[in-house]
Amino acid sequence: MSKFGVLVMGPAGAGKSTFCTAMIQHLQHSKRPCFYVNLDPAAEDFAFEPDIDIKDLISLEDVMEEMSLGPNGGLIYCFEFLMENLDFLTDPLEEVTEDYLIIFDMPGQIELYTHVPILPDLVKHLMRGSLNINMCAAYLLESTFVIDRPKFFAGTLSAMSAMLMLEMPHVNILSKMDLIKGQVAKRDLKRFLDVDARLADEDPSRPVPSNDLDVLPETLDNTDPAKTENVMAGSAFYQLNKAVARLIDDFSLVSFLKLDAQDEDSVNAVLSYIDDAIQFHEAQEVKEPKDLDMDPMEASGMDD
Ligand SMILES: Nc1nc2c(ncn2[C@@H]2O[C@H](COP(=O)(O)OP(=O)(O)OP(=O)(O)O)[C@@H](O)[C@H]2O)c(=O)[nH]1
Ligand SMILES: [Mg+2]
Repeated sequence: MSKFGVLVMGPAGAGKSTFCTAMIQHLQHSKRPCFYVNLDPAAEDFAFEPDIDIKDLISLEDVMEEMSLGPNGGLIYCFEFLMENLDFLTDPLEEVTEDYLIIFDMPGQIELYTHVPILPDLVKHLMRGSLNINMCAAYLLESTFVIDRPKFFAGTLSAMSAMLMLEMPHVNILSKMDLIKGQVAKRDLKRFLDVDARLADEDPSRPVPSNDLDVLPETLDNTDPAKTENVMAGSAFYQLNKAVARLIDDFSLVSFLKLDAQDEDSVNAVLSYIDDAIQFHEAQEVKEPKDLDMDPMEASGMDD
């Protein structure tokens, strides 16, 4: 028997938990069961009570206090502890049947998705171990990033890094679309959804610097806001963004879906992509006639 799940990831405040809540609401309206797993050891308020909450195993607050760690080091410690106590996840998930969508709500610390190998190990355990969950990653990036193109390309690079690291079906999502409504022309938005590297050359908010040598790296002085700002507008920064955009273009891997979590149609559209990526409906269709113990002609309504 297969199980089905989605790992909701992305930077801090990208709208992950809001998207999880919107998905749960939509699944309930569609009479589909779901199983909500909170893996953020710092999360406090939930619109829906999680079926599994990592805080019942370990809380970030306790770790920070007892181990004298900061929030990022504390989070890594919590995940290492989870990896040593995987039964905490495995035992309840064993009971989940294939008609459920298992929703994993992840924390926003970006290091978890880039260079620490914990998440690939966790994903392997969920997908390839006895649980055998068909999983898809949903990586959220806030849509307001499209207003600031270097920020957009940096965010896209982080999504790509997660895609390459996790080696699982992946859906990238521009969240909070309501916030940029009317601010970006439809034609321009299309070029962000199917990432077009030429956007880095045509940034209206940052004119192309005339002198290639106008800002050298040694001028970077984090203590002086004026100088930092200068670097962010200079030719070195421009060239860096172009190189990042080219890298993203070369991979031809990254495209985004639009999401407005307040709009159920939008949530439904994103969920359809997730269902396709994990082949959820195929498994349900195969199951139905057998499980209903019905004559196939009767089940298809062709017996009269
Ligand atoms: N306007 C708008 N605001 C949103 C949307 N989704 C989330 N937000 C807001 O963005 C903020 C962060 O949302 P969360 O869902 O907590 O984000 P998160 O990614 O889970 O945050 P962390 O778990 O702290 O990393 C909250 O104030 C939400 O109300 C959206 O679609 N539109
Ligand atoms: Mg959250």
